[in-house]
Amino acid sequence: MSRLYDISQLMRAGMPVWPGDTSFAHEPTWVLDGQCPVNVSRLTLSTHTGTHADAPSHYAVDGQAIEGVDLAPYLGPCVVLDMRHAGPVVQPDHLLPVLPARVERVLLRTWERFPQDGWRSDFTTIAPESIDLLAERGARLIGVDSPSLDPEVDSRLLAHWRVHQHGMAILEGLVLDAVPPGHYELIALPLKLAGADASPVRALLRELDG
Ligand SMILES: Nc1ccccc1C(=O)C[C@H](N)C(=O)O
Ligand SMILES: [Zn+2]
Ligand SMILES: [Zn+2]
Repeated sequence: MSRLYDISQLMRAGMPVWPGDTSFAHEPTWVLDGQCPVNVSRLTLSTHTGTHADAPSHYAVDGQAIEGVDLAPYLGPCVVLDMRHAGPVVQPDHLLPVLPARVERVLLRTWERFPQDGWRSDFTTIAPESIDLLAERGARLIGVDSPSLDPEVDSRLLAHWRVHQHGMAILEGLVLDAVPPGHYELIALPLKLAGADASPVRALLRELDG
């Protein structure tokens, strides 16, 4: 059987979230004991918790919510590229030497080590021109190991809008530390949440045969 890489964050109390956004909580509602036959619990979380897919409605007033997005981009052939040398912004010049002529899905690794223990504002972002380049090569999805394509302090969301223009999908907060650059099958479906602007995903990469 081909190897599976789990590229999802562990969802747990205290996990890093966007500054000001809802902290993750998981509390018991019923506890299995002599009186009660089951454990049941309640989740409190932001739609952008951990490894997640953005819906267009996250940033576009008339954008589609997550339950309506095409699922095809979240499943299928994918290339993982090492962008650890890119500095603050991934520019086309960083991609050109390693980007295949045709791609369907592109995941970019930027962290040396994914920051599990706390929020980092100094994450690497993606230039809108880099989104154009990926779209020209055929990409239907871009995935990053940072919490956003755009800088934390920039409200223009230029890279998000460029993705939207090209009809691409977005994954954020991937954990790519253990994944060698190369070709894989991506599996990372959003939940069917009515009206939601994003959804957590369980993101996997499957090694290709041969
Ligand atoms: N959770 C948030 C709370 C407030 C403001 C932004 C966010 C984001 O997550 C934005 C980010 N642009 C994201 O790419 O999805
Ligand atoms: Zn998001
Ligand atoms: Zn986003």
